[in-house]
Amino acid sequence: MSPLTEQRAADRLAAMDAQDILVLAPAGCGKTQALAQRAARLINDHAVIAPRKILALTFSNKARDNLASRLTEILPSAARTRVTVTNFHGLAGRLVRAHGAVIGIDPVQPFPERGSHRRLRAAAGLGYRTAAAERALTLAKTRLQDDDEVMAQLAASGEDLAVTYERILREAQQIDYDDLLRYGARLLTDPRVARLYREHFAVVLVDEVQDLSLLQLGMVQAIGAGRTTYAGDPAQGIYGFAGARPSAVFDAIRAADPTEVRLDVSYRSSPPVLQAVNQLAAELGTTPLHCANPDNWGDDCKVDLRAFEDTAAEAEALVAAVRQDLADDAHCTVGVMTRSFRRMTDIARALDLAGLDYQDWYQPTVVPQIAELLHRNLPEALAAGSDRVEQLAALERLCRSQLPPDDAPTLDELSIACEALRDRLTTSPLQQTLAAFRPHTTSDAPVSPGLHLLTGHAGKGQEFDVGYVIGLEEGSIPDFRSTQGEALAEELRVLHVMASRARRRLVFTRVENRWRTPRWYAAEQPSRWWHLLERSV
Ligand SMILES: Nc1ncnc2c1ncn2[C@@H]1O[C@H](COP(=O)(O)OP(=O)(O)OP(=O)(O)O)[C@@H](O)[C@H]1O
Repeated sequence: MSPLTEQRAADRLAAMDAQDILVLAPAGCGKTQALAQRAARLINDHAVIAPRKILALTFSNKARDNLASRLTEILPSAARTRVTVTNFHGLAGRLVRAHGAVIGIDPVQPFPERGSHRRLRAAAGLGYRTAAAERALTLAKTRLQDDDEVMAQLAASGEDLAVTYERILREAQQIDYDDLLRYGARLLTDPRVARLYREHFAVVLVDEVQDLSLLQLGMVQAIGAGRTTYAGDPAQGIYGFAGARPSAVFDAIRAADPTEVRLDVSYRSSPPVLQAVNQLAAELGTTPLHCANPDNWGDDCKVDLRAFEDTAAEAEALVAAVRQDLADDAHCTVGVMTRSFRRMTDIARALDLAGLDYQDWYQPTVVPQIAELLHRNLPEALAAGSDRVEQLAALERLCRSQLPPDDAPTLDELSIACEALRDRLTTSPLQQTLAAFRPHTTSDAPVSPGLHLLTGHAGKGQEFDVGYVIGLEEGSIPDFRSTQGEALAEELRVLHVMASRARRRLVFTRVENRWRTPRWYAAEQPSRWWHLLERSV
């Protein structure tokens, strides 16, 4: 089928009947927007009998919030709250709670909790340099296998740490996020369960399909085959390490002969930013982007590359630059992005010393609903326990009992908040720790005005007026563990994702030297992609 390539493709997409549609577009060309517009159009034209008949699926919590916020802008409020917007873990949680018994899974078993997983992983010896074991776990758990088959595959892999982790996990009677997805996907292979969901949802919308595993795609197809709109960009596939299979996923979608819609102008970024993004796109072998409204951007739009003596000098300059950004426009959104959070340490410290407020996307955040729940239950929890650990356990128990058991995303937010409280309990009592928590902005607004610190992976689908991409040194970008083959190609895509978050201005930094340990100060090589970017300035 020939792709629709004209400018108004997005409008045509919104109006199409229920059918499989594949929207392909580079960063910032309006894929998420197009999905939200399609949902609005289906509701307004009564093409679906009720908003709840639309299932909008995304990859991460932030991607879910992003799509929810677009729906908020477009849909009348009554309809917006009834469109089912969830991520794959949310969908799997719902399936397990409702139908787990069908495949012999305990539907009331505890949902995955980040905090306890971190401890179980550490107990098994999984950590920073155990990529092969992680890979074995991902491979075993992103297939339609039961628990015995997973264990057998792990044993056959020869990765002892993976086997140990799995054993410890099961002894603790826990499941992890990959298990939850696997259970959800297995449930949808049951014709009775699949039929229920197919009848419940008339249309499925999926964002960021390049990050899907084949298991996740199978879930989508079980529910929405023949009436799914997929949106994605192969050049932004950065979750290969977590089981995503972009080319296999796109092949499988195309096998169903969807109508292809291509969007090729950027509504997000200024011409100078696009020039830098296009340098990376050329290296990736993808088509260059054009700016939708090149004359609408002011003279302050530009790209800078800056090299510093060391990370302290870099942090000092960054603090000054961000201060200026926020002084120029108090409503501006500033994203400081790194490949890994370790590279952000000096910057976070300098911001703290300078008293500059920021949202650290690495730190668990407390969404308003969870903050309210915790505060409401605090007096009872304080009375229930004799020390802070017991009090926190009581608090978590009380809050959990007041949330719907199948609301996996909110239960997850609660786990994140409780884990953050647990981390800080050694330094202050529970009530003081909770009082010091900065509430997150509403979950409908993933990026609020001000400064944000995040990794490229967390930045997926988001945008900032000003973007700083920090750490263009070999070893940081690309990461020292990913220097060849597909892993290296994925590193370039991560850089491309970070650069393409910026709207008006974009700054890349690198340092000449870095403290590798408290005593080892060593020279750094510029990232292999630094010179490429220099050409765009
Ligand atoms: N047709 C349009 N007219 C004006 N602005 C638009 C249009 N489509 C999208 N936008 C704006 O452009 C920006 C990028 O859109 P969107 O996030 O939907 O792109 P995307 O293709 O999903 O990006 P990414 O691949 O990075 O997730 C947003 O600020 C959005 O509001």
